[in-house]
Amino acid sequence: MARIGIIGCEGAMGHALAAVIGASGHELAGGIDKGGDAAGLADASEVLVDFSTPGALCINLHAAIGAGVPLVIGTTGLEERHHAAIDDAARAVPVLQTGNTSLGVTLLAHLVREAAARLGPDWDIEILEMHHRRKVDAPSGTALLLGEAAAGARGIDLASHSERGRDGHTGAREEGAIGFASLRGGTVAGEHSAILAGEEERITLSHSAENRSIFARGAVRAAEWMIGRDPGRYSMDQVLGI
Ligand SMILES: NC(=O)C1=CN([C@@H]2O[C@H](COP(=O)(O)OP(=O)(O)OC[C@H]3O[C@@H](n4cnc5c(N)ncnc54)[C@H](OP(=O)(O)O)[C@@H]3O)[C@@H](O)[C@H]2O)C=CC1
Ligand SMILES: O=C(O)C1=N[C@H](C(=O)O)C[C@H](O)C1
Repeated sequence: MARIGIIGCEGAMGHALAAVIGASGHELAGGIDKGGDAAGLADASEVLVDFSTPGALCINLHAAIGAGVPLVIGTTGLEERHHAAIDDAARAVPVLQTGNTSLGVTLLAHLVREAAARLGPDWDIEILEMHHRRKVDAPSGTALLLGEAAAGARGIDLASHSERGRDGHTGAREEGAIGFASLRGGTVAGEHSAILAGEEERITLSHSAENRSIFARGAVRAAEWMIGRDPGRYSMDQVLGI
């Protein structure tokens, strides 16, 4: 049984997480939202899980380090500076950051990597995502995770090969680019497709989240797995053993 603290506890993911913690026999150590005492929550927890906002990241990392507890970060919309802060913190405590905690997307990233590696750069890669109307970041963390998988397989840097937010007279597509498109509306929990488009044929690798419990279950699995680990930066691949 793990004592799990939730950062972003009154949010959609916070509620989904609390339900899974309750159903899985773990203990809810407590939860905070904006203005909450992250250090106090960390002291009361064996592991912290963060589904909140990028602006809270540094406080959360400090709290985890202060209490010497692992931190699972599901928050998306992170920038380079956030990743640098995570790398620093991972020297002191175990940290896992992922744009998607589900088993399905973790496996999908492997399939995208495999397809991108086997098909040459004349196969264009586009990543399409759709989420609920409340989502504030784009492209989604998952879309970026899939983009990183494709870029890694092709030995290219994602940031300098991304085509995002096309509008107007964009010119033709750059060879080797990875394109992103984001749709927002309704209550969609998460739809992602990686489309590999070649000459007269096309492969689409897709994942559909039917509800948030898949993310919550993955996050709880990660939280359990992180307790007792050495400091370092960990991935969902390691948690799930895939
Ligand atoms: N990695 C994954 O698998 C998944 C990641 N996500 C990501 O998780 C994040 C949260 O998503 P969701 O639950 O839908 O969003 P919500 O907006 O529903 O919830 C966010 C919560 O975070 C709280 N919050 C805001 N600022 C702070 C702060 N400074 N410190 C602590 N808590 C704070 C909010 O509280 P208040 O209302 O008081 O501001 C709110 O309760 C997003 O980045 C989303 O993309 C979502 C699903 C899966
Ligand atoms: O905000 C969400 O809801 C989700 N966010 C994550 C993302 O940005 O990819 C994961 C999931 O798709 C739901």
